[in-house]
Amino acid sequence: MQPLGSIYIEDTGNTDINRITPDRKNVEIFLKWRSFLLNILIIGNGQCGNRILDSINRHALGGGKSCGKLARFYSTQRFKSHVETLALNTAINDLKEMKFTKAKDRIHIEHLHGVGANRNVGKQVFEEKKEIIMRQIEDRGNFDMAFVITSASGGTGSSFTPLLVKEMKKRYNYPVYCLVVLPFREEGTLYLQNTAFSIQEIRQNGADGIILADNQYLKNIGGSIQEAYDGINDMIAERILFLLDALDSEMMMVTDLGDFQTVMSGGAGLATMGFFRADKEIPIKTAIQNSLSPSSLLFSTDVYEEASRAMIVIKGDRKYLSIDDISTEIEKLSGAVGHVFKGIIVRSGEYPQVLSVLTLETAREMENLYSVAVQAINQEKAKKQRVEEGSKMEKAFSQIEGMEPEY
Ligand SMILES: Nc1nc2c(ncn2[C@@H]2O[C@H](COP(=O)(O)OP(=O)(O)OP(=O)(O)O)[C@@H](O)[C@H]2O)c(=O)[nH]1
Repeated sequence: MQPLGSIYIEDTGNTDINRITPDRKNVEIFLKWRSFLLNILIIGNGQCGNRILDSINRHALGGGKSCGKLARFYSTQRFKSHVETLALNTAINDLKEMKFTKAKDRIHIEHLHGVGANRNVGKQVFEEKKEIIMRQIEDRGNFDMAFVITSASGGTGSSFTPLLVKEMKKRYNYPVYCLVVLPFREEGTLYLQNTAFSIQEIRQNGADGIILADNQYLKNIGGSIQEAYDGINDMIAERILFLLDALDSEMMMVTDLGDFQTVMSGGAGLATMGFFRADKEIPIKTAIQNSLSPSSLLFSTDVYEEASRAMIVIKGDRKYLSIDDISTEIEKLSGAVGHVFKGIIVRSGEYPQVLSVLTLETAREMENLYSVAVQAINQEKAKKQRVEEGSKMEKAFSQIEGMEPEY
């Protein structure tokens, strides 16, 4: 039960602020209730960010893959918290592609059809359109925290995100977390160099933490590239929604926004998430271990070696949640990691689900990526120099200057 003055609301896990019609009679209750809930802003930048945001909205509309395209018109979102979503893109077609995000939340920042992976152009567009963008955020009210989702490697999202973070941190005092998607390593030198610079800038510009999801690591999902993208996007959406649900739930053992902030402020400012949903009764110890295993994490890391702080949230029917077993497993993790926050949400009739949020002290895979990115930057530099010196071609062209064809 959630206290609301003298009123109590059953915490069934389906409580949905958006389903309450704030007519005159209910408006006071509505506002009071809302003041108890977290206010969360989720922004998706660029194509990758837009698609992940759309997946979050699809899940929030109750949808598996079969969730109808018209759901956004007649359904209300099942966010427990008060969540606002915002998609920003320079490419209008990417915004049109979104099926589950309302039109008012899809904002076209006009510039041709994208910035073609050029971060300098992206930064210039952001600076020119900064006030339009910030007004969109301003209009949505005040928040307890924000997530900004982007790929690290494209042009629009990777250049908008660091500047947006800087602006948000300057104007608001809530934490801003970025969820950053790393590219497939074979996507080319421009994407690699964009990744290296954008992550560095997001850190420098004051993000309160960067949650990493790595396409390269997750590509084993298989199928076509579109199926792989959809699978990765769903994995990310599932984890974000579970986290939001957990932060706004009545718990038997509590983890709250403060704990999340403490976890995210640990380590090197980088984090990742794991998730495991049991589809049958399995020991809770196994469910926790599975949430930390390579197949559940969004980024390649050995959590026992590289993690710095952790938060483990467990949800399920009381009969599956042996406190002794949970404590033994958490102690094993905290022995290696240091501090582990744990939260337990009791939901009758549900098999165990476990979310892990881990900040990283070191990240071998990021070190590897930066080495490859340095090679890519040098390769691009050498190519540019060759073109500049490549006055050979210029010389060849200049030989016919002032001449006319003779027939
Ligand atoms: N996981 C995932 N990655 C994606 C998706 N779409 C694109 N990417 C990755 O995102 C990177 C390209 O970034 P985009 O988000 O497409 O680029 P953008 O920010 O729109 O920038 P421009 O198109 O250059 O203006 C590549 O590494 C892609 O593999 C997606 O739906 N899911």
